[in-house]
Amino acid sequence: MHAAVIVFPGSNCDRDLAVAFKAVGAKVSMVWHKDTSLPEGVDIVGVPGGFSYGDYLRCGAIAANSPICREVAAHAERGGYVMGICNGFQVLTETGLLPGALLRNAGLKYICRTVPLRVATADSDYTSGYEAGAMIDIPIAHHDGNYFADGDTIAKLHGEDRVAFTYGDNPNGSQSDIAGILSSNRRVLGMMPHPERAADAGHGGTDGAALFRALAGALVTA
Ligand SMILES: NC(=O)CC[C@H](N)C(=O)O
Repeated sequence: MHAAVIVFPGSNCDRDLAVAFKAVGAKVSMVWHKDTSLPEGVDIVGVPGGFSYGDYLRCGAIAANSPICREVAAHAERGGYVMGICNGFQVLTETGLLPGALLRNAGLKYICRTVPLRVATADSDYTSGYEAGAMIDIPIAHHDGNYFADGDTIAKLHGEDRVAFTYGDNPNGSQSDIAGILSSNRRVLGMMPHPERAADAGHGGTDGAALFRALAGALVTA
């Protein structure tokens, strides 16, 4: 598996994501937001967490208009894998690669703690390492994690089994307790919780590791 991790000014989870990819044997290329192409042979693009462009305008809005995001969209349109975590999920909704928007948390406060998540579907190359319905503990750290979409979109996400994760104890007001969603071809994942922060025993929890192992199993390249 060859992973590209996009780095924006203000990203702060880019190296954590690279470490999680490397831990499952991936080759990792760090890609600067001003680059206009992805490295040859990239299987998956990781859009990391953080505060791209200082969260100015709206979280992820400026990053979504950076030169590399045109390439990320083209990669997704070719059927490539793209995974956005936290600020990365915000970027993917801003690019239109995933539906909906991440609004200010219902309690208006930044929340930084480990929360219970339910694996809503095991039918994706991200979630196939879990049992559907399994409860896992994954950290969150955001102030704009309140997932919103219109009723038709929410119904479609459920109807197409595209809700990847839901909160066990909704911390931010997200509709339908949604913590992560998949694209219609199931290759683009956006999620607010941080699996890369629960991928090593030193993190205090390893429930995120199965996501990276599943991906590595699916994306075996020469
Ligand atoms: N950890 C993150 O990626 C945070 C995302 C964004 N800056 C927010 O606070 O909502």
